[in-house]
Formats: sequence, C-alpha cells, structure tokens
Amino acid sequence: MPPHDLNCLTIAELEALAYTRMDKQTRDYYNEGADSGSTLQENSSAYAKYRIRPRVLRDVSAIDTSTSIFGHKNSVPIGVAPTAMQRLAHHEGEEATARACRNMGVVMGLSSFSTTTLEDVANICSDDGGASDEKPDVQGVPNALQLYLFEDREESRRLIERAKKAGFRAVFLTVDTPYLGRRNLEIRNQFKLPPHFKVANFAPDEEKQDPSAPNDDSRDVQTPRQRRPSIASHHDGEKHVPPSGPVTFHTHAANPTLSWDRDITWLKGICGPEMQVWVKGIATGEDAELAIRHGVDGIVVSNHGGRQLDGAMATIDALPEVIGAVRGRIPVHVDGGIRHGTDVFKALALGADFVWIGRPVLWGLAYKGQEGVELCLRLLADEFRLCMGLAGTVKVGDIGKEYLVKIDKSGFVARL
Ligand SMILES: Cc1cc2nc3c(=O)[nH]c(=O)nc-3n(C[C@H](O)[C@H](O)[C@H](O)COP(=O)(O)O)c2cc1C
Ligand SMILES: CC(C)CC(=O)C(=O)O
Repeated sequence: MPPHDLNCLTIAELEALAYTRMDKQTRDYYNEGADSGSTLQENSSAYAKYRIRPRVLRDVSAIDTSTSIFGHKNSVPIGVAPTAMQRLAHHEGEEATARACRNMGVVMGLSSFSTTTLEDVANICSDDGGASDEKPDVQGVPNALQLYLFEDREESRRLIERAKKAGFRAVFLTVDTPYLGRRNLEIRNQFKLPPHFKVANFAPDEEKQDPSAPNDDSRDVQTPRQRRPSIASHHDGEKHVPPSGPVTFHTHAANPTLSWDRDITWLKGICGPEMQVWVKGIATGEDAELAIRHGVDGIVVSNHGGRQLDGAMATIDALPEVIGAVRGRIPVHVDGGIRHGTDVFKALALGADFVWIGRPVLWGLAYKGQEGVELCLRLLADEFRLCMGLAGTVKVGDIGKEYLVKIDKSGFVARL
C-alpha cells in the first residue's frame, strides 16, 4: 500500500487542497451547483439520513471489493464520472485521469467535451496502452463515452463511430440537459475555455468550418451571426433555434428536442451490438420504466451533480424509487455527492450496482495530476473496504438493505 499523504486523508481535505490550486474561473465552474445550490448540497447531506446496521463475528479477514462492469473486473464499485474540460484543473487533464484509472483498475467515463481526444484516452486505458514502468502488469480498464446528442446528427454519429472504433464499451447519453442549468458564477465569470485548450473531440474541420468563423482555437468564440443566446439568457423563453457553427458546450450540449422514441431508437441503431446504451440523469420510476421499454442497457441515477435542476431530489433519495421500478431488469448506477466510502456502501445497500464520482476526481487532478486522482480513488477505495469489514461484509454482492436504516427528522429509525 502506498504511504499516506498526511496532508490529505479525506476527500474534504482534498477539496481544500485543490481550492488554492485552481484559478477562480475553474474553481467556480467545477464546484458550483445550479441556482441556490440546494440540490448540490443535499446530494451529500442526504447520505446522513441513512445509517449502517453493522453485523459482527463474521470473519472479515478477506474482503473483496471488486465488481464487474462491462465484462471487466473493476477493483471497487466506483467509476470516474464524465466531467468536461479537465485540462482546466491540470495541464495533463484527461490523460492524467486515464493513467490513474488504469493504475487503480477503475472504469473511466469520458465527457464528449473533454480536452483530450477519445482515442488518446482509450489508448491509455487499453490493455497494451500506457503501461507504466512501475506497474507493467496493470490491466486495461474499459471506457464509457458520455454523449450529448446534438441536433446535428452527423456530428454525433461521427463521434459514436469513433468511440466504437476506439473500443469504448458504452455510451452514456446525458438526459438531464434539455437546457443548461443556471449556474450564476459561471454566468458572472463569463466562463469560457481559454484559447490554448481545445474541446478536442470536435477539433475544427476545415470543410465544415463557416468561413466567417474567427480563426481562433477557443471553441467558445463565435461570430455574431452564429452566436446563440448568451449563458446568461440561453433559456429565457425564446423560440428554440438549432445551433449552427462551431461546437461549443454553451451552444451544443443542451438539446431540448431529445425524446424517447426518436432518439433512443436512433442511438441504439448507431451503437449496434458493440456499445451499450445507457441513460444518465434518470430520477424517477416512470422514466426508469420508459428506459427499459426503449431497450437501454443501464441507468445512471443522476442530477448532474446538482448543476441542472435546483430543487431536484438528492440522488440517494431518488434511488429507491428507481430501483423499485427497475426490479433488477437492468443495472442501476448512481452519482452525486459521494464523498466517503460509507456513502458508496449506503448506495449499494439501497440497491445501486455501482457509483460514479465527479468533483473529487477533479480536486485530485488539481492537487497533483495523476497522483492526485490516484489518491482520490485510493481514499474512497480504502474507506469502502474498511466500511465493508466493519459492517460485516466480505463481498460487494453481500451488501443489501438489511445493512441500512433511515432516520427521519424526529429521530425515528426505520428499517428498510
Ligand atoms: C465540472 C463538471 C463538469 C461536468 N461535465 C459533465 C459532462 O460533460 N457530461 C455529463 O454528463 N456530466 C457532467 N458532469 C456531471 C458528472 O458526470 C456527475 O454527474 C456529477 O459530477 C456527480 O456529482 P459529484 O460531482 O457530486 O460527484 C460534470 C460535473 C462537473 C462537476
Ligand atoms: C460540456 C458541459 C455542458 C459540461 C457539463 O455537463 C457541466 O458543466 O455540467
């Protein structure tokens, strides 16, 4: 086991260490939630309502934290959630995250809006790619591509075909962004990707490029004709106009036209048997049922880390309804607010098969690049292993709702 970083023994300490290492624009963009931030805050605090019922005298000397995802062994039931533009946190960005995931045996979700191409990330994560000198025996890890399905289908189709060719196992279609949430600091800072970074998967294509577009690396710069509503007003009740011009996240990520029948069917056709189709951003039993009826391979219960609909339920509170509706027919994962190994245990006890971690990975990246991401994953993995042992479980599959109670405001303790 690598020595502890005595400055950083918890995710809260990692957050504090990362704070001073990011410029204000990046820090605000990464850390904030939509509007008042109530859902952001509750995603974490809601975990306190659930308490663990530990069992004892069970010989917990051999604990196996591993689980399987996309046919691969993952060292823990934890993956790195897709988060955009990681070079803002550290100059090696997604490359550093990918190396860390590979070393730690953890699946990596890659944002469509990454600052590294999907091919470069897949190379690092693959069996023969990026073998580090100090760990020549590490196995490759699978990747999932997070997808914002653009109104320009050709652009999305090209991206999906590239992901398939690069060996991505799944597409995670983000479904909670018909509009971008109102993130006030982002608006106030007039956030945009600095010109020396690229949204790498959509590098300019000379033939498609509008000749009137500025010759600038920044994908957020647009001519007045192309300009879509500003971030401050991009959903102020105006008529929807499909985006044109260069792909930027402010113009292309949100897509209010997405719908079950047309889009999931299309996506499954393009992904074919090679890549699974998951939906990321489900929060209700009704939508979980629709997802199954439309043949998706899995669900991520998510509210986008509290960055979209402020006032939405904490994901850990939304999870039981989704689990109840799915009834084991497809895997259900959850993300949002997970900051402790015990949170991972609670999510699994409530029925999730796997969890994904967003901001803590960005904090690790900002703190120490690849080493910081490894630290982040190690902290959560170590805490989770300890929690399993102290709760009396030795296999991930053992973790069920008999290990949990829910405490309401009056202090009433209910078995689940
Ligand atoms: C800075 C940042 C960028 C994100 N970018 C994306 C993205 O490109 N696509 C996506 O589906 N979700 C994105 N997310 C949401 C994450 O995938 C995930 O749902 C969320 O971060 C989980 O919550 P947590 O940060 O509390 O762990 C982003 C989140 C953050 C914080
Ligand atoms: C490309 C962006 C829309 C990334 C994102 O999902 C976010 O900032 O929450």
